[in-house]
Amino acid sequence: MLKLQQRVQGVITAIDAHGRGILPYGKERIFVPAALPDEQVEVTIVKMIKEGYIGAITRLTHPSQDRVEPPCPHAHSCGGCQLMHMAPAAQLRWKQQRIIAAAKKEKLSLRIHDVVPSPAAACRNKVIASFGKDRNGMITAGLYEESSHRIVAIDRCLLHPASCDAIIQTIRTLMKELRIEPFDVRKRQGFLRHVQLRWGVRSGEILVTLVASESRFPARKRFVQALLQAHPAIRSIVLNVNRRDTSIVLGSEEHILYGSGWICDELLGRQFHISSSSFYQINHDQCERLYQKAYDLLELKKSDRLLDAYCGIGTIGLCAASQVKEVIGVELNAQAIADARINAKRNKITNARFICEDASRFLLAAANQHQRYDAVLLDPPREGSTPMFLDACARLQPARIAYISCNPLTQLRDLKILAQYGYVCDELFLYDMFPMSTHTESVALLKKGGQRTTKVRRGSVARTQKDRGAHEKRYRHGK
Ligand SMILES: C[S@@+](CC[C@H](N)C(=O)[O-])C[C@H]1O[C@@H](n2cnc3c(N)ncnc32)[C@H](O)[C@@H]1O
Repeated sequence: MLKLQQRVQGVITAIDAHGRGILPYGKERIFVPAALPDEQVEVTIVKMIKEGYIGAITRLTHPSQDRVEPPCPHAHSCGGCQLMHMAPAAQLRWKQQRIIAAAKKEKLSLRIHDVVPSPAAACRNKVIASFGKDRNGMITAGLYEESSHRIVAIDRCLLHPASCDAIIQTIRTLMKELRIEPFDVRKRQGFLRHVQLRWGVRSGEILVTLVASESRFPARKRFVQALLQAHPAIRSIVLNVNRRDTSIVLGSEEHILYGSGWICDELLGRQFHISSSSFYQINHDQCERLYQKAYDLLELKKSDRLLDAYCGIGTIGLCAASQVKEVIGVELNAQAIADARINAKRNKITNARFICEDASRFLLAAANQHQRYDAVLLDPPREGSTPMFLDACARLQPARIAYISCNPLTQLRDLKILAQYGYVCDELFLYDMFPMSTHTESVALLKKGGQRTTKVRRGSVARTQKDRGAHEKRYRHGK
């Protein structure tokens, strides 16, 4: 057993899912932030965790050829860019290798293509900053350190344009002038928890969402006036109230302080109306490439009825609407569905319908009613889809399914289930949507063609509400 402050030497063998180097020590494992495979290091044990230990590099005897000087001074403290010390080409190779290894583990025989690099490094169109106070009582703005409530003060983040940082710094100054207290998570006191900024890459419009612990905002008028004066590109300011004791950023109550409560942006030649709580892909230019790849794979036809499952504000379906007969979008977030309906009108698209419902329930009902879909495009959240969705999707028998994912590991799990229903997938295409982080976006095409590889009983999923809940829960926890 290792002790705190003990020094250990060795060679890093791999990188884990959080981007930390793994240093084996007997039967134990030491996780070393900012260490790369094959590097010879000396580390000091700084923390004990469930899976082993955290070690901090005290000496780097043999640096990797892939090591680079991170362009950001906060790279090792803020936790947002786990791979910034790795050369961009090596990041892409690592992402691909990780997914190849996961596919092997799932015993899936797939061609996993090289990762398509992001067109730009400063690519994010959404920023979330948190506020706190330093030891001297000065207000700080930045990101939470990984797995902690400590704020790493950041005045410039290289992942988004400098104009976003300038807005955050103005807010910090205004807080001091107008005596607006940052929210203290431990004491559960104070007003401002976070600020979310969204900017339209094509439109240049900015939406500021102030996430506060209560709706009473005495300095509101002066704050709004001063912020708008300093940053005329701000199109709207929203007050979001989050009273919960949670790490989830946004609450469900919103008040518009200025403007319309949304911004507009252009994607693949269509105009999109985006509210503060609706999902919108974070890397605009890479998103266009990803969507285009999904459409190319699906080979859409004028006679197709297309299901856009987990549709958000309708971007995927609406950009494909002119190529098909009809688009049906389904999504759980009511605000996103409201945006999707507005987006259809805004783009004069009359062959698209949007339904606010859980995608799995919607599909189960569609399968029970023997509805017809020629193509399904699903883009679920990180946890992936559900057995109920996949079972119902197979019963609907679409000729083609395109599966977009921000977590290829859960996607591979779902591809394996779909293979059991006879849906064959030969290739996985990877896109670097989040450079410098450990995350990858992917898209796969599945076609009806194979034999069912296991016996799947129709209706074996979702017998009763209770069974269904238990089944979905087990599945989500990988059991
Ligand atoms: C990765 S986003 C994709 C959104 C959209 N396809 C896009 O590209 O902008 C996943 C979406 O799934 C929605 N979602 C999460 N759980 C859901 C569920 N059970 N049923 C339907 N939609 C859900 C989220 O609100 C989010 O909009």
